[in-house]
Amino acid sequence: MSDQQKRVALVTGAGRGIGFAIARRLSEDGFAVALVDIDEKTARDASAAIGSASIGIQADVTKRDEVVRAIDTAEKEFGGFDVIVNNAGIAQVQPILDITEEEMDRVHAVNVKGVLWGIQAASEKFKARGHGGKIVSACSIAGHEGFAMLGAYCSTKFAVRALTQSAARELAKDGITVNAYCPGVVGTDMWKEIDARFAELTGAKSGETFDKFVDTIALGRSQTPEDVARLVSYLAGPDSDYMTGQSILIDGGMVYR
Ligand SMILES: NC(=O)C1=CN([C@@H]2O[C@H](COP(=O)(O)OP(=O)(O)OC[C@H]3O[C@@H](n4cnc5c(N)ncnc54)[C@H](O)[C@@H]3O)[C@@H](O)[C@H]2O)C=CC1
Ligand SMILES: CC(=O)C(C)=O
Repeated sequence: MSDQQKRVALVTGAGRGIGFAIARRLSEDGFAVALVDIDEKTARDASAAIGSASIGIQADVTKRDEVVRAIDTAEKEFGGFDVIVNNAGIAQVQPILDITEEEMDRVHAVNVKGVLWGIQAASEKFKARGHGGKIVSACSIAGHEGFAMLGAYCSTKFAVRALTQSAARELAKDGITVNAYCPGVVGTDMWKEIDARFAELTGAKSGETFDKFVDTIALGRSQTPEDVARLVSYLAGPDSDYMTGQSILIDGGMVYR
């Protein structure tokens, strides 16, 4: 199949961690993949690691026009646009009484507005192309349960569930499905940052907070980015065609809803 005939997926925050694993898995599934990251070199290096039928694009998901530009670039490069994965996100660890307006705005700008701009820009493109499409966004266990010290972050992930449900209801008539994946404890750079911040705030030893969270997982191990990518492969592919508005927990048995 030539690059022009492949289905096209765009993944945000794809320079590393879960986003990179998703981009690699979608490439293995036969998609041409656009890897978007705020850091240009990271995006380009990640694309080079995937190889042919991929492109690295610098864009900041907090800026609607940059998300639109990234989608336009992917469509121009590959001649189509079928799936967006709104994966980019940042963590925020702070006691609830100490969260500042600036910190609240920063984490909501990436984790909530970034998802909203992705939903809007992708839907406009799907409608203009006259076919449906799939929108898949990063939620979390933190979108199903409020964790201590993670109040601002959890509020963003609850918001992603709300956006997913509302968008699913509004966009179904256009053949667009909207779902989200909710990982548990994935050993990425994000968790290194969370663990270090807990250590700073509580005096916990390095690795202690991560281990405490992992101790509550029924399957007894932390998650790999590839564990998450397998679910996203399903949500981005035809087997999930009759599913919309769902935020699916994939956490090894940690949070039960
Ligand atoms: N690591 C974990 O245990 C969990 C992660 N998640 C969610 O999964 C998603 C990915 O997480 P990780 O891979 O662990 O994070 P990570 O921090 O390892 O990677 C995030 C990537 O997003 C990029 N990024 C950050 N801000 C951006 C922006 N404004 N525009 C474009 N790109 C931006 C970063 O440069 C980085 O490459 C996030 O939405 C996170 O909230 C959800 C549950 C658990
Ligand atoms: C990173 C994350 O989503 C947590 C701690 O639930």
